[in-house]
Amino acid sequence: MSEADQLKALRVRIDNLDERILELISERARCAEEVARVKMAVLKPGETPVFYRPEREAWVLKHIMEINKGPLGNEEIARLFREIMSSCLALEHPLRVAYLGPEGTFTQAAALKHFGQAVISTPMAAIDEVFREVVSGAVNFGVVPVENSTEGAVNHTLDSFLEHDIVICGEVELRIHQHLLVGENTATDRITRIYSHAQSLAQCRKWLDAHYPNVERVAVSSNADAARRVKGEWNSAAIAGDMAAQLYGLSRLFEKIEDRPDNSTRFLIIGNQEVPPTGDDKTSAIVSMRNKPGALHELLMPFHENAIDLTRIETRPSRSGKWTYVFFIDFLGHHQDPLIKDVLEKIGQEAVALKVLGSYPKAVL
Ligand SMILES: C=C(O[C@@H]1C=C(C(=O)O)C=C[C@H]1O)C(=O)O
Repeated sequence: MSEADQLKALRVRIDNLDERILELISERARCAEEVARVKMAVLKPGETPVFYRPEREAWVLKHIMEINKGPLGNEEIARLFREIMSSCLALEHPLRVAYLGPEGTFTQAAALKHFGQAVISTPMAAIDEVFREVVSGAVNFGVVPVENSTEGAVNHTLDSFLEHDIVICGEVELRIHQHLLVGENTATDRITRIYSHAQSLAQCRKWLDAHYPNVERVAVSSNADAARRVKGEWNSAAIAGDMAAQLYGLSRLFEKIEDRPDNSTRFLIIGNQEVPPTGDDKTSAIVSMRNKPGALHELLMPFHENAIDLTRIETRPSRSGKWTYVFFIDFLGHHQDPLIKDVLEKIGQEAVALKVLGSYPKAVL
């Protein structure tokens, strides 16, 4: 068979497969509509339906990854299913999600990675505003950064948990690639100023010291804001990610300039809805201990004794007394698991205050 005939035959096969895929996706979407009807039918007066089920979505993605035989990799296949679910959920009820904006930030990328493209996403100017939108019920969920593997905690986010009553419903991790971006009119050999968010400047500190030691580094409110500024200036560049580059039509003068190749940021999904256990969960809590010797030891012991994996501990000023602190802790398990319940009870006896911020499925993607 000639090359042309082979390609023709293969394309006919692909067309047939696409038609079958379309049929199956449509059938799946009709099932999701049916699920919505069932959820509505069992509502008692005054109850609001829960359309979005993160624990179920986590299971679907994990299951697909477990049975995937290739040739597409697990991440690739999960991304496709992520989008199918996102569209199915939007048929039931479109989700409204607020994120730390403006458009083009890594937080927006994290929101889309977690919820898929079919959500209605709204940028907010500050982390605190994301919290307030969720508390007021103006949106279903919020997405905020909480820690970066190079630069550590995002303190604004931790402090916001002290001020708002909110539930953590999920987490999402994003590999952060920073690029040096320039516009069409940038004189690339005469750059005198580089804009970026302080976190991003810090993530590229060594690279900047080596390549642009004498150039002014200007910290602005977001990477997207940095990219926007470069549009109007011939002598400046921005450090930002792909989304900001696309949004403002900038090109990459240098790619992946972050100092650490594994540079990642973890984001939290905040909402008003408790998430049931999946068997592979994480819990976040705030604990404030008495100001006495051995207080931290008392907090850590129950985890050690029960072999519970404490994945993170962060200290912040308590804001209710000088030199008093609260601990933000993350650990594996769900607060409804009997073992975790016991541990929390033990800690509660020693602590001045203990608040579980939420238990949620470990990031799948
Ligand atoms: C279909 C459901 O509703 C939503 C859509 C899902 C899907 O498309 O698979 C999964 C969970 C929910 O977020 C459900 O609850 O099963």
